[in-house]
Amino acid sequence: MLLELDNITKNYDETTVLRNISFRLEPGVYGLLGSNGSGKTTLFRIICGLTKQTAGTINYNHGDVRTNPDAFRSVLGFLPQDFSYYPDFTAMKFMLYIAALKGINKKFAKNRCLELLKLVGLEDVKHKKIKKYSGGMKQRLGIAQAMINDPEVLILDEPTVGLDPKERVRFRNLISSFSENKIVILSTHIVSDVEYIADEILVLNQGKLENRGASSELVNTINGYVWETMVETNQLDEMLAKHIISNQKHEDKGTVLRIISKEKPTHTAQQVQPTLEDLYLYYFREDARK
Ligand SMILES: Nc1ncnc2c1ncn2[C@@H]1O[C@H](COP(=O)(O)OP(=O)(O)OP(=O)(O)O)[C@@H](O)[C@H]1O
Repeated sequence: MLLELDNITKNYDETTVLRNISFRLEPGVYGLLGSNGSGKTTLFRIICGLTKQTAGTINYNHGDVRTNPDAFRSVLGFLPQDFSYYPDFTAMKFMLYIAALKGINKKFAKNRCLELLKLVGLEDVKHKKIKKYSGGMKQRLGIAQAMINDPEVLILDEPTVGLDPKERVRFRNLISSFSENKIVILSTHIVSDVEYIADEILVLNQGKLENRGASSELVNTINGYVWETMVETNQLDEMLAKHIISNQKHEDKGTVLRIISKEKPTHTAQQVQPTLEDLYLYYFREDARK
């Protein structure tokens, strides 16, 4: 299994929202990390054939996906950001409906739907109407429907939006359990979602693929840029305006700031070990200041 993007570019009128995106993905879990508007949804929609790229090609197992879009669609699973469902349907009815849309044999479909609802932990509530589900339950149903055709490539656009911490953990375990021998790409702007489950992180910044690597490799690229320093209350505003601050902790003697800066921000600042959260702020500094 090999998904290759070669120089994917997307323009909307005069605006370029994706610029020469190229990467090769083999089976594994990939986290597409980017702030709002960085182009994650557009990239996913292009991979799924729902939006047309302005330039560039997508190959799956060395064949251009445009040559035989139906064949590629049959190995693709997608959870869109705005996953829509019929509120009065039960989960089981909805799954059977999706199976029918995908042309899955009726006899086979029932077992497949049951198996998936069990996998995402909705077996006991499969006959409950979706409008009565919590946000997390709906997201899990979204994941189940994306997997109905046992996809080789699974694309999840912001799958953890609206999930509480317990559901996030459950989601991570779910992804790990079915990611074997699949290409799973999930987008998020929540660092901790990808830190633990993604084999690799792709950083998308204003339509450009800024970096790619394992979490620890990426974090190493900002070694020496993260500092902790104590400042007095009257210095605080100036420091906040001047630097990217990833944390502040108020103590009796002043405020301890965690600062991301290539230069030592104060005489007394001490270098500390960077985290993926720091890296995110380093890339998306302008967004972080907003
Ligand atoms: N149909 C469209 N016409 C014009 N501009 C668009 C269209 N769709 C997206 N854009 C623009 O493309 C850019 C990337 O949007 P996209 O939704 O892909 O980003 P994103 O990273 O998924 O953001 P978010 O995290 O907020 O969902 C944005 O500036 C957006 O306004």
